[in-house]
Amino acid sequence: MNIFRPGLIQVAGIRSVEEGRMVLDRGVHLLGFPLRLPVHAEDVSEDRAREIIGVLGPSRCVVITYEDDPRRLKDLCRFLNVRTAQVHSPVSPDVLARMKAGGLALIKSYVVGRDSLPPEEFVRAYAPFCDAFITDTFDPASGASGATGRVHDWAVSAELVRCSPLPVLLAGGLRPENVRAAVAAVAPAGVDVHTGVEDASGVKDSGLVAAFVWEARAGFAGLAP
Ligand SMILES: O=C(O)c1ccccc1N[C@@H]1O[C@H](COP(=O)(O)O)[C@@H](O)[C@H]1O
Repeated sequence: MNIFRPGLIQVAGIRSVEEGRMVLDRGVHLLGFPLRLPVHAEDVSEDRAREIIGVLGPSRCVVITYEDDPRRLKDLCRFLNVRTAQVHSPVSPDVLARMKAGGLALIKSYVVGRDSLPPEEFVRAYAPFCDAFITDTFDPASGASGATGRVHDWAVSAELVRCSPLPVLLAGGLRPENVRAAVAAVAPAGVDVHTGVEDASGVKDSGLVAAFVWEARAGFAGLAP
């Protein structure tokens, strides 16, 4: 099954089985589990993530990580029983190739404001060694390149979409209020959100998730076939 289907919606930062079920029931396709993060505290431990994934089923779960060692990434995915990893670290194409050789499906991030290669060169260098790209936002104040709650210049993401032979997901500061416009501006294959569907205590809000899915779908429906 190709999990990178057009109109893909991913929600990151799942903290419990109940939260994961609620998010899937609202029409989300993939659940992201951010682990091994130098900047953020993790939402759950690796043991807890493994338990949640074990109940929800690994086929809809993605590990999101700054892990930059191919062997350790493979071991982490084996421990969690997932086969898709979102690689958020600024690894070289050679390292990504070694990660890919481990048999994983890989989503490589292009972090606007952090990654210095222009989109076209980035795509040329990395596309042979991954299955999809995701664009996200760098926050220079915290050093975070994910879960920042901040948008970036969507023109950069749109450029990456134009030159990529692979599906591109858009992330960074998406919310129910802006995801339709973001999809129209960038024409990505999918969208990904973390903080934009949470309440003030960091728990996923079912109303916000439902509104996000509704608005994202409206955005995808408006794209040219
Ligand atoms: O989700 C995280 O915690 C995370 C941590 C470190 C790197 C990437 C991470 N996830 C990605 O960040 C986006 C966007 O977050 P937000 O919507 O701006 O809050 C999220 O969807 C993940 O793909």
